[in-house]
This record gives sequence, structure tokens and C-alpha cells, in this order.
Amino acid sequence: MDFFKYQGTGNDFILIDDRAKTFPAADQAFIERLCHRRFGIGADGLILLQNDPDYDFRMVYFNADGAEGSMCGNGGRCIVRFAHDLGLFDSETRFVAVDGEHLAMVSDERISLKMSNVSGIDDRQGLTYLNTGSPHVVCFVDDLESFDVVAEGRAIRYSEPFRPGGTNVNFAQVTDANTMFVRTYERGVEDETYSCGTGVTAVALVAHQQLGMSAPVFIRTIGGNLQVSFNQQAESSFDSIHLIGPANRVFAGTITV
Ligand SMILES: N[C@@H](CCC[C@H](N)C(=O)O)C(=O)O
Repeated sequence: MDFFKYQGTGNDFILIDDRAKTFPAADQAFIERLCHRRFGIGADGLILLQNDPDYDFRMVYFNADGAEGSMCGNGGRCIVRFAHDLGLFDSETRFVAVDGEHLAMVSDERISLKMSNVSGIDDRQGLTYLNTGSPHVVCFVDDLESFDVVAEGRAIRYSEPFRPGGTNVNFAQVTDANTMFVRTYERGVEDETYSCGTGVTAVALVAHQQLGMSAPVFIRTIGGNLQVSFNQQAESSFDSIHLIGPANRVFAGTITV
């Protein structure tokens, strides 16, 4: 079975062309092993590209723990680059994922992915929570470089307000009038990732609502730079949300296990 490794600002994924629908998608232990950084290929997640009668393709996402996940923004940008590399479309595409329809545009350097609309930014026991296709908490901190993202993120991820499903946790620091530095603890990876697309999208919307930042918000992550544009419909409702940044193939290989 052939696989392709892609990364989007350091969030890395195993991509499988599963248009024949032969991949063992129900085998959580197998997917977890493929994502394992020592016993497998190593990745934050695994993504299947499947046929769909109404779209250019269907995206099925699995977290590194092998369980099928919610929407993955960086994975969405990577599967768009993968589909373009496969010759499935020229410059614009329309695909379907767990949270519905997505449009995307490809340029040489960047992928612009239209995210699902967001309605509602909640306060859960003093923590800011919203869903951008995946659930996210957003916390503003002062010295993010030295912040213990894993310990602090894990504590929130498993805390009572977010049971039973948990949440991803983003820590953000203002670096200038329209730029944030963001680090993310990711549910289902159960570690800090180099970036999280639905996470930086959540941070951008909260930065607009609470700090007055205007679209597009520029986000620096450990893995690279992203941009989030959006339209605010009402107090905490947003549409025309686009996650913009690079996504590239790293290598290809064959699964023999
Ligand atoms: N890295 C992804 C988020 C993937 C899903 C997340 N781990 C979850 O389980 O909610 C992204 O780029 O959005």
C-alpha cells in the first residue's frame, strides 16, 4: 500500500489515495501504529482521499491515536495539495469532510482553505471555547516561549467543562497589532503540535472579538506562518473564513506491515 507524507506548517500527515476504498479504516490500532514516531511512519494524523459522487473528493481524518477525528484545517490544506498533485483539479476545488463542504484554491506557494462558519464563542468556567470544525479553547499568555504548553494544555483538555470529548487548547501571545504567536496542545495527538489549523482559526476569531484585531490576522506557529481571513456576521458569528498557508509533500513510501 502506497502512502504520501505531507506537512502544513509542521503539522504532518500520512495521505492515502483510498479511491478504491480498500484501506482498513476501522482498524484503529493499525492507524495508530502508522502514526507512531518510532514503530511507524510517524505523523500527527492520517488522511484518506476517497471518491464522492457530489464532490471532487472526500476527506476522512484520523488523529494519531487512530480514532476518526473532527475537521483538520492543516490536514485539509495538505489533502488539497495531494489532490492537486494527483491531477484531480486545476486551481480550485470543492470537497467534503466530516464538517461538510469546503472550497479551496491552490497557488504555487499557498493553499487557501474555506473553513466552516462559526456561530458562538462561549465562556466555560472562565475559558474561551469555540468550534471551528474541531473544539478549541483559546488562552492569552505573556511569555509563550517558555510556557509549559503540554502540562497546561493537557490539564484543560481533560478538565470537567470539556468532558467527555475533550478539546484542543491554544495558547496565544500578541506580537504586534495584527499578529499572534500560537502554540497548541492537540486532542488525539495528546501533545503539542507544530501548528493546528482549526486552532489558529479559533485564535484569530477570538483575537478579533476580544482584542479588536482585523482580518486577515497573521499567526506565527513553531512550524511556520498562517493567515486567517473572515467576515463577522454578528457578535460571535463568522463566515467567509479562510485558512491560508503552505502545504507540501515531503516523501512517498510503501506500507509493508
Ligand atoms: N491538527 C488539526 C486538528 C485535528 C483535529 C484535532 N486534533 C481534534 O481532535 O479536534 C488542524 O490542523 O485543525
